[in-house]
Amino acid sequence: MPDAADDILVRLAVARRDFHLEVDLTLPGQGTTAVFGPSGGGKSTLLRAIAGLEPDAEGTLHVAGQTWQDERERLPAHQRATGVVFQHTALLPHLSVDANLRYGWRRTGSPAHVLDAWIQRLDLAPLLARRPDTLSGGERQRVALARALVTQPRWLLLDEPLSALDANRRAEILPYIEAIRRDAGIPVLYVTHSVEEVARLADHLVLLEGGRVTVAGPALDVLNRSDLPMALRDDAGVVMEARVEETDAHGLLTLHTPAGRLHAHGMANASPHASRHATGTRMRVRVQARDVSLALSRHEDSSLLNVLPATLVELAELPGGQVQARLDASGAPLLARISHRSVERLKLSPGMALWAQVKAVALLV
Ligand SMILES: Nc1ncnc2c1ncn2[C@@H]1O[C@H](COP(=O)(O)OP(=O)(O)OP(=O)(O)O)[C@@H](O)[C@H]1O
Repeated sequence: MPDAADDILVRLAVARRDFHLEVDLTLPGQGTTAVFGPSGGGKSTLLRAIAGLEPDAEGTLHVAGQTWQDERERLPAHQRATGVVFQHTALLPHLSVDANLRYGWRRTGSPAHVLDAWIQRLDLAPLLARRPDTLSGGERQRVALARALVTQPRWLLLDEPLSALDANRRAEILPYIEAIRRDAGIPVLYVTHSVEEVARLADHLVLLEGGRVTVAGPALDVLNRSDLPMALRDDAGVVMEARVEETDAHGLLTLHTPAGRLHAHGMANASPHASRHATGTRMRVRVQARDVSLALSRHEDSSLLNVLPATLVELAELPGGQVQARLDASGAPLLARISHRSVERLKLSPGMALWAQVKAVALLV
């Protein structure tokens, strides 16, 4: 747990004609805090208020032992040591990648090794001479991330940095964001509407709806709660910490998880960060409820590689004739989404011992 002295205090309000943001949060001064919630909930407004980009924001903001805002003073955006990356971050179009990076870096006076380190970590060396309009969307975002980081910010603020990218590009850039989370040594605020990104990146999670925080806490605890609207979404699931035990020649990973041993397929990824599948690597694995089926006995004659013993805890009716089964798999929570007919056919009831089955190809890590 972070030292309380590092904590970030965010007590901010923004009043617009049709929308009021009112947030009172104490956030850990390290790791990634994801801000998640429905469209229009105020996620971007909160990030902008923190960055000093909402002129009407009132309240108090204490970051890394500094007061950025209180009733007496309000630092302008350029005096708040933030690195900000938006969905569409504007790079200076007439400058090369190298000159774009040096532009902000020079003004903050941060040392040359910081610039070099981020160029290397984000694999930007081959792009340095290029102009922004010749870059792909993913490359542009990598440059935007580096440009924010070379200024040595005290807080990295990312506003849906991947949402303009297609799934392949997102998969390519996510390992870089994981590396930033690991190596930057500063807190990251990550605004997103993607459960996938929250599951992969967040240490802490804030749910924001209608301008109010509905839940805040450790990411895995919040993600695995069954009483939140997230648990009813089509992509509901659980997230587990996992460790790679081995990888076979076909890219099938064996993962050690609290629910038992799981096999999963590593996403084809040509980036140098493919080493995230190396033996011993820790990662999160997300098991979606719709990828889990239930059986009364263990089938040895099926293609299913993942068969976990589990106890049925609860059955919840969902709209559309589906049922969500909450399971306990060796102490770890698991969800299965099945049809009502299956509940009747298998005569499922809480307390039953079952086998939870998950296709390995459904688990992309
Ligand atoms: N510049 C603005 N002027 C007036 N209203 C605004 C402005 N920007 C946002 N809003 C409104 O403030 C509310 C919160 O918007 P905000 O962009 O913070 O939500 P969000 O949670 O980030 O949504 P999304 O996920 O769609 O990006 C919305 O009702 C939005 O229409």
